[in-house]
Amino acid sequence: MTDFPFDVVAFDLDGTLADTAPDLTSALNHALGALGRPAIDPESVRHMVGHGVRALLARGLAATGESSEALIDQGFPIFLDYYTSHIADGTRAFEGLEAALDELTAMGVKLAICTNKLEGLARELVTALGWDGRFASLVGGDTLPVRKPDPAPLFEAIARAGGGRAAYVGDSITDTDTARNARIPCVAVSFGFSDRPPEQLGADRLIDHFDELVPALRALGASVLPE
Ligand SMILES: O=C(O)COP(=O)(O)O
Ligand SMILES: [Mg+2]
Repeated sequence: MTDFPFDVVAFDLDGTLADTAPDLTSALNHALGALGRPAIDPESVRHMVGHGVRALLARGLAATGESSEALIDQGFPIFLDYYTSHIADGTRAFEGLEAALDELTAMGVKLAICTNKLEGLARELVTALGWDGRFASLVGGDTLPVRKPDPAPLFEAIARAGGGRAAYVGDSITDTDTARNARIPCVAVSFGFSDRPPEQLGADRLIDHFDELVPALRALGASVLPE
């Protein structure tokens, strides 16, 4: 192990590792259409992601009329069916991500995913993006009885990746709240799906590009883990 300050770096998925908004938008609009609702523009959908499929449907329904548990129940299988077969049509890793992950892996750092996406969907997406074998663990929104911002899924993702000194990288207030609840240092990306200005997420470090990730983690390690 090098002098890198973390053994495990855990990542949120939607809006952090990958720009999933195009396919989430298509699936949401497909479900809304089936329920007689108009489509929502992709830019608005970006700010509705991060709390799981049901929350996305609830927000989509509320933006186009009434939302109810019954309508969400109706839309849920329609969304899932469509999204499963279009999971990586327009979804792309954010620029610079692969190089940053390679650099971490070369230093012996284990990579983990902690997302509120359903675990099955997250695993399919990881495979579709060619990331099989890249991540030592993946914990989704339905892996445990609780989801982010409860710290348990993050602890679980870190433990399954081998444990040790950990940091979390995310794009939303759910992620920074999760890290705070877990008392784990947090880096936020400014290019994700946050529903508020990224400076207001309360992350320990904010990055605008994945080129900045490894230096930000080093600086963070030096500030929170003094010798
Ligand atoms: O809203 C979702 O489905 C998941 O979002 P996350 O990967 O940002 O946790
Ligand atoms: Mg996210």
